[in-house]
Amino acid sequence: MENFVQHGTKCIGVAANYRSLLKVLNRSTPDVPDFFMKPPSSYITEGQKIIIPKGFSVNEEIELGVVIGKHGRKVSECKAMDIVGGYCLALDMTATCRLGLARQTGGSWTLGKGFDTACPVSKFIPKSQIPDPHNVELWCTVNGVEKQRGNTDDLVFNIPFLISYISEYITLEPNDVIITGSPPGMGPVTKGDVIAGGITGGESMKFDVDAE
Ligand SMILES: O=C([O-])CC(=O)C(=O)O
Ligand SMILES: [Mg+2]
Repeated sequence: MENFVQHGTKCIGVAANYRSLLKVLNRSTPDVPDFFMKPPSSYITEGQKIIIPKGFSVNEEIELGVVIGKHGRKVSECKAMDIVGGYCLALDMTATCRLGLARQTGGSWTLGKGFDTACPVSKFIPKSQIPDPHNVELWCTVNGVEKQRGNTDDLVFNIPFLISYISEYITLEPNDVIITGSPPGMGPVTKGDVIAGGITGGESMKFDVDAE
């Protein structure tokens, strides 16, 4: 799991999973979570640049990633934390131009969420460093200016629920990552920007933005 990116496994994202974000979007709380997938080819690690595809508009979203440690199929909520191997920070880079279109037409989120470099991640965070994953404060700055701050105590669907729900339908495998959703404040980034994100008092990461 320390090398989860190199293993090239799937990344499953949860859409609109912060109560504070739903409030900003003026949306009611959903009954079930909504997911999308990012391909393994979208991962980058520190030292690599986020590259905005030609003509795309892209937002940053800071999220807590859950790195799966054990095979899981139809995992109950009470056993869900047993298959968690650790955590990471992730930027769910989102091509708003494509996502807006997908929402209008009912089309797929694949390009909006899955273009190359759309999933910058931190190094692996051992499970022991986050004893309570539902009380983790996340922050994100762009060029040193704070854009996002949120706490995972604000998640609509918590980690055991997400693992149980996803694994009912999709087998979870070691090194898979579930990115748990973004707090509000995300906005467009452009070439030359520097995005930093972290956990208050813990791990942090930094990525330069470039464009095609
Ligand atoms: O980009 C979106 O619309 C949904 C999403 O990933 C999030 O809320 O984290
Ligand atoms: Mg997201």
